[in-house]
Amino acid sequence: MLYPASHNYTLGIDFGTSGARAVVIDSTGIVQAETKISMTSDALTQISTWENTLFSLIEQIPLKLRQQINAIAIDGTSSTVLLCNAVGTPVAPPLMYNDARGVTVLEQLKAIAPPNHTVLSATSSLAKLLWLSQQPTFTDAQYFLHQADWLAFLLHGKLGISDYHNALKLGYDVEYFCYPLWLTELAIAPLLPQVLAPGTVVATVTLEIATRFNLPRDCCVCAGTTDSIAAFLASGATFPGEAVTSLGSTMVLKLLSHTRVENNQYGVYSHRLGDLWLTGGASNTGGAVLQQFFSNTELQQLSFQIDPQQASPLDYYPLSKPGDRFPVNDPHLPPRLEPRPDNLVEFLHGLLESIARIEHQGYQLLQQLGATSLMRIYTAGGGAANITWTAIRQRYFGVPIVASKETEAAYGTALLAMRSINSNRN
Ligand SMILES: Nc1ncnc2c1ncn2[C@@H]1O[C@H](COP(=O)(O)OP(=O)(O)O)[C@@H](O)[C@H]1O
Ligand SMILES: O=C(CO)[C@H](O)[C@H](O)COP(=O)(O)O
Repeated sequence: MLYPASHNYTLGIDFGTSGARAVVIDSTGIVQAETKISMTSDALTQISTWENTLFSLIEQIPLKLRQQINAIAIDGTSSTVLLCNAVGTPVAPPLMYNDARGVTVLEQLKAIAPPNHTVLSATSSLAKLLWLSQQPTFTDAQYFLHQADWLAFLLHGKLGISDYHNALKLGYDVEYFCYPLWLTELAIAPLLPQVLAPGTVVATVTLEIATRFNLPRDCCVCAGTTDSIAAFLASGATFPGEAVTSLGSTMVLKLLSHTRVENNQYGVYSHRLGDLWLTGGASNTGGAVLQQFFSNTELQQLSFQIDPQQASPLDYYPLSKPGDRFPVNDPHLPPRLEPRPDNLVEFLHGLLESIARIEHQGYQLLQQLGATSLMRIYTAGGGAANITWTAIRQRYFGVPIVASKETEAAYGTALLAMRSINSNRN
């Protein structure tokens, strides 16, 4: 394959839990353009929305930049998956990252996968595939893909390709770079995607895409990653012991570690990042619960009235609906939002305090399980801008909490593609 030498810009696209963003960077990593489309959680479950959003994000990039894009990579929410037919048309609506219908196949899965495996969760990609395989629409299915895989297919036209970040919760073995035997022996095995290292060049954009969006004909599409790993890549964290908390709709913890840690009882798993491990877990607590009660303006105004040095006595487990994945892996865990004070400042204080407590519990757990000791926490996501919350969180941690250098996951995905193109050129 020829790698585009003369184009200066790289495009990263992020499909998160509340919308999608695109970031164009130059060869030194400076942001040249950003586009954003917010979506309701209902719209995010519509496959037509995914396609329209992807194309609108690209269309909104200034033409002058678009004509010089050398590579594109896409990240999506981890474990958001779909089945499609031989030409890539979805055969059923996608299952979102937090869809727990796989709970009905968990017992079956336990008989297949080794004990304590990451796939043994109601929301894992493999639980979803197994559940889908028992639905009537399955007969038309040829490929099982993650959100990022399918969106990239719209650009490069190749089906059945994923990356080892997205494929972790499908059961892909990131230590030995293969699907384990217990998985390849299953009847669903023919649907499993081929797995590449994140950032690997898959193909150039199709002629149709290049023409429609005025992209260079040799613009490459690279294998993607997940939204929280993209946020980690954007943060500037590089050393073992550095961590990123993504305070978006959900709260995702990622601690860079020399050692790999796995414990499915607590929803702890490790992604591969080069020669290191990105240990962590994803909780359903986070900004989505705050949004149930407050607008973003209220969050700002009420937060300023909280004294972050005083601990709130309220002990909540904030969830929008029953079920969490980490640090309590229980698809039935009930939300705990009582007692609810009349005073909104006190209520918000209790919520922010409780989420900070869950974050602290999460990092404690990772270290107890053997991850490299925590040295510094970068913060990404909508909650990162809340300085009151940072001060509350700081009370729990003896290490500095700093804002990520770049908070957009799309920026991390652009970096992933840029590094891949650069290493291919050298
Ligand atoms: N000032 C704030 N304090 C705390 N949380 C906030 C604040 N502003 C926005 N948020 C939360 O940030 C979330 C959106 O963050 P974002 O990173 O855009 O989300 P996503 O994970 O969906 O991509 C919302 O759920 C919202 O509740
Ligand atoms: O909660 C999420 C949705 O925003 C995250 O995508 C997620 O589950 C984190 O997964 P991973 O560690 O595989 O990136």
